[in-house]
Amino acid sequence: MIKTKSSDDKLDTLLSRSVVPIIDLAHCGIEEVPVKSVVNRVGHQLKKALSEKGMALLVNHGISDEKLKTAWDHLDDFVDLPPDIRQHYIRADGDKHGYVSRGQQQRFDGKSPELRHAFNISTLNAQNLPEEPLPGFADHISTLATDFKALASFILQALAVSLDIPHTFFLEKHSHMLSGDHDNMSSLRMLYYPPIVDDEPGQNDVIKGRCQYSYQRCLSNQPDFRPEHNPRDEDDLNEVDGPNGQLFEHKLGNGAVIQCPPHVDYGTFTLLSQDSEGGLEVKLPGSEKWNRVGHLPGSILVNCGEILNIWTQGRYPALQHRVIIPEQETIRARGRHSIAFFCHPDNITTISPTDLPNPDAVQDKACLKQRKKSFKAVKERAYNAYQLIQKKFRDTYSSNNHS
Ligand SMILES: O=C(O)CCC(=O)C(=O)O
Ligand SMILES: [Fe+2]
Repeated sequence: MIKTKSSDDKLDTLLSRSVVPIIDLAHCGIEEVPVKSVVNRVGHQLKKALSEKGMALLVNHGISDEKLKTAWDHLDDFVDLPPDIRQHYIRADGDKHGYVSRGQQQRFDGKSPELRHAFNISTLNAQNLPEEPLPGFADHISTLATDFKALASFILQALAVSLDIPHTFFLEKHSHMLSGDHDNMSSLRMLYYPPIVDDEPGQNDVIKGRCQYSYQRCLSNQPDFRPEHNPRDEDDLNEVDGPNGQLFEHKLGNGAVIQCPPHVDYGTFTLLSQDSEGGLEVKLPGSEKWNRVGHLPGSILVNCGEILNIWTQGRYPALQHRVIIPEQETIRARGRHSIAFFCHPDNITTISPTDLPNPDAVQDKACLKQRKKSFKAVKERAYNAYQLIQKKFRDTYSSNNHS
């Protein structure tokens, strides 16, 4: 695991290039009772990071890099199973738990099919995990989900510190994480984005139904905070029809492909680990420019979701993000892996911007006016967490708007 207080100048220079603030959890992120002084320190660091950038990179969080990579190996093995076996684990309609195959559902733009494979865990008591064809899968993924739940609990406590409210405020509102979608919509999602290969110039198909990528995965252990290679002009964005008009991608003028369209996450926050391919890009609050997050081996990104944005009346803005597959063929020919833990409040929790004291707004009248306006809709009708996410799905998938 990487040390942030390194005397290594080269490493320090690399880390200083990160657009994302880096926060050291001192190895107690998944402890049942984390050291209070660490929670307090992280809370204060989160306050600055989340209010200014909407995100932070967590290091020394307690989930080993090896554990994350092993989960990706399991996912590789799963996607490599014959389709008729994978079929047994497909997510049921109206359920969050289970496998979502490529093309099975719509992307966040509400009009194009998913290009990635996803395996969602929304309960720690899952019966339907592919243990039989893949011994070790269920055990590993359940342990990993438990770790992510513990890390989310740590962040929930630090968040309370950051907002100067009782430590248990958020914990109590998230007490059913991973007990199943009927109680809480939190989930661990393992993601695999298959390689993209241009068969013929001009033709931009997504191919490779089979996975032949495990050994092609880039396993670089070097931090990588290169700025993006080419300025990406959004005017160049166009849509390209795939074979039979079925799959299509969004392609940028420079040849890079948008694998996961721009969106904000719906919940309280998301914990995200991506492999060394990078690919994640974010818009910092108040900016229209896409920034490459880059890669810090072993780190986990925390980014604010819509519910935290509502709760904090915009003090912790939900982060706009997307996934880009770069134009370089050598990178595009490899698959990309990520793991996201979506932290949601319990379904019956009413989400109201008036739940939290908002000292800044009281002092700043202009700001208060603006916030009142933007949160008027939510105030007029207090939704619970379940209703909010359903409303979000409806808005996204009926109007074809990006979230
Ligand atoms: O794969 C990633 O890195 C990000 C995925 C994501 O943003 C999402 O599924 O909401
Ligand atoms: Fe996301």
